[in-house]
Amino acid sequence: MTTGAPSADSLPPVALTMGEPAGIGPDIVGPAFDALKGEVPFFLIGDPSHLPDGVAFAEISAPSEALMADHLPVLPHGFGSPRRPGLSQADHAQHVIAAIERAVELTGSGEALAVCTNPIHKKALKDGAGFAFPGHTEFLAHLAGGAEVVMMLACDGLRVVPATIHIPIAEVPSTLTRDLLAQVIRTTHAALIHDFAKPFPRIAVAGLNPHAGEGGAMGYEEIEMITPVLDGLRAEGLDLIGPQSADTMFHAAARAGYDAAICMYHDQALIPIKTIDFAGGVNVTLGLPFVRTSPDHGTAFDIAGTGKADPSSLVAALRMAHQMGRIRQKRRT
Ligand SMILES: NC(=O)C1=CN([C@@H]2O[C@H](COP(=O)(O)OP(=O)(O)OC[C@H]3O[C@@H](n4cnc5c(N)ncnc54)[C@H](O)[C@@H]3O)[C@@H](O)[C@H]2O)C=CC1
Ligand SMILES: NCC(=O)COP(=O)(O)O
Repeated sequence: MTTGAPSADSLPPVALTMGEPAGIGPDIVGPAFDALKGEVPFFLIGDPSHLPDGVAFAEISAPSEALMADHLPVLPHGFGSPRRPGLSQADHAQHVIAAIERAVELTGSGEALAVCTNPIHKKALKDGAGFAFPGHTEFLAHLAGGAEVVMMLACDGLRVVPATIHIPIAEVPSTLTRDLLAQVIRTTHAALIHDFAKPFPRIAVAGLNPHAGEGGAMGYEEIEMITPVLDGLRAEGLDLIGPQSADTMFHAAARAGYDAAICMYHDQALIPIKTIDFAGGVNVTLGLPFVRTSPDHGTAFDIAGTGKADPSSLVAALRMAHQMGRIRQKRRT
């Protein structure tokens, strides 16, 4: 353990999970520490032996030690066997899950400010440990006692929210209910006010069908489900636009007209943001009792261990976790 400059404020550090060791998580954590040193204190929960050669790290025994670290602080969690980039190992799955649980515990105890997660490989966790969740989002909701959570992806100038997430496209229409859509919009509205400092949020809502159904000529979900929900929420005072045609709501002028876009399914939301800013996008879970962010990308097995992975999205995710954590702490005091 070496000592360095203390952090700019007295907030606890952010807890960062290693994610899937066979992915690019271990490759990007060292560069992220170098980019954020002195700005965003954080520590990694994972197996130090999985870090690439040349990454300077310091093992810590408590999160508070991360505030003074000169090198990447690691709260060790042994995985029992080496990392094989690009090849997930069944016996690692339980440790990937345990690291996430540990990060959440540390926010509960106040030792960590927020959780930032490196990408997991969903199928590897399902096969290796019977992981019963589609992703972090639903797992974290479970750890938080069944919180009603929402996935948001955010970059400079665009925030998108998929109302349905990791389900087959054929199941989208039946999964989209009035209750679900109203909950997603309400949760997003509250988060824009409290976590993103938008006191009067304006939210755009996409249709499900081409041309938002074109008055029933191309589908009825807009008339039968989406519009009644929006009308009900407008009566409560929410500022909502839509249902809009999804194909015309993401160009620059349209994006300038709202604070967040609610989309009906995963790709409707994620394609625009990953196209506009794949390097800078951040995945943030709304509705949890703690802050959780993540880079927008996945495990990228094809480049794991090659040194080609770009750490920018992780840097942005850590920065956002710290900012949101600070806002929440301020609200509490
Ligand atoms: N938060 C999480 O845990 C997430 C996990 N995933 C999981 O990741 C796995 C792979 O998903 P894919 O759809 O293939 O997406 P992916 O983001 O892992 O990869 C897509 C393409 O982008 C490239 N890429 C990704 N991140 C990069 C970076 N930082 N620098 C340079 N190039 C990068 C990859 O090399 C690949 O060519 C899946 O199991 C998926 O479920 C995907 C998204 C988020
Ligand atoms: N496509 C986004 C993604 O897979 C992130 O999921 P999660 O692990 O944050 O729930």
